[in-house]
Amino acid sequence: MKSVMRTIRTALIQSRVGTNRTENLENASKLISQAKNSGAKLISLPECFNSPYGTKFFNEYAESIPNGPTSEMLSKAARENQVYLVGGTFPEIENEKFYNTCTVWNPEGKLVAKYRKMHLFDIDIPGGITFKESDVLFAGNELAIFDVEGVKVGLGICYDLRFEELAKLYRLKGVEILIYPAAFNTTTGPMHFELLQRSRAVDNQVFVFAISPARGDQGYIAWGHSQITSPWAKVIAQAKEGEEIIYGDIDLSECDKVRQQIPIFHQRRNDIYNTVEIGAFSSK
Ligand SMILES: NC(=O)CCC(=O)C(=O)O
Repeated sequence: MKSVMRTIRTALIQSRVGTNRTENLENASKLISQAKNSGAKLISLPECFNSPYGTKFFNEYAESIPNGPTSEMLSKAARENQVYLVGGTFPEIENEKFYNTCTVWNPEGKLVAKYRKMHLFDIDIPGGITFKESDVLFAGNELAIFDVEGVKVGLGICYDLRFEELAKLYRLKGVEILIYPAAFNTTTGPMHFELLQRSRAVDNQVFVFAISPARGDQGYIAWGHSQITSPWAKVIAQAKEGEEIIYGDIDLSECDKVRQQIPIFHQRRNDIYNTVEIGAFSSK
């Protein structure tokens, strides 16, 4: 079967994040326009792009969605630049509960998807990093998929990258791009960040984008290294540590090709190891 070329120019914005919310929003807004002026149609921001990342900050920076300064900036930026905008994440408050939430805005500025981090980042590595999101946050329970010109895009957030089952559920629902706003750290990042993205890409034959904040020098130190990975697990673009925008011209026909050439989704022995209840989902 001949596959038809389907391309999207994407930009991942590895923005610098400080303690001043207004400055964080203005900086993100400026970088979104810059990415649009370079031709990007699908633009993504990092995890916790409006505040420093840390349990002590979630309460102070939390906003309700869509009525808050961060949602308003994202909606306006998507509309004025005529782009699909994955608004990184920011702390959300609803009914006195906090979530780490990703919002997506279409070129009319409408909210088209909302995803709450499903696997909270609770780890303890002596001499490395200890973090417990569940001290403050509640976990989300729902997948979120949106459409960019006929292409299905699924959302996860950072620690969610470690959970193959979530990515597989998205693939079984027809997703071709997985986007993870993600603030990995300097203990796990060097060994795991690229590896996990390439793993999710090759396991599920999808593009994977992961978007980190730029590395700061105080509090939680983000690893940086935002990345675009192809369904062949090829690293198409990778940032360094500082503020940077990376671009990729994504050809979705690569998903078609690899799925035809290596048809693992038809060869899986679900009679022996059905790790995901596929009967409930339609497979592409
Ligand atoms: N923000 C996060 O969820 C960090 C995840 C992380 O660093 C990891 O090692 O996993």
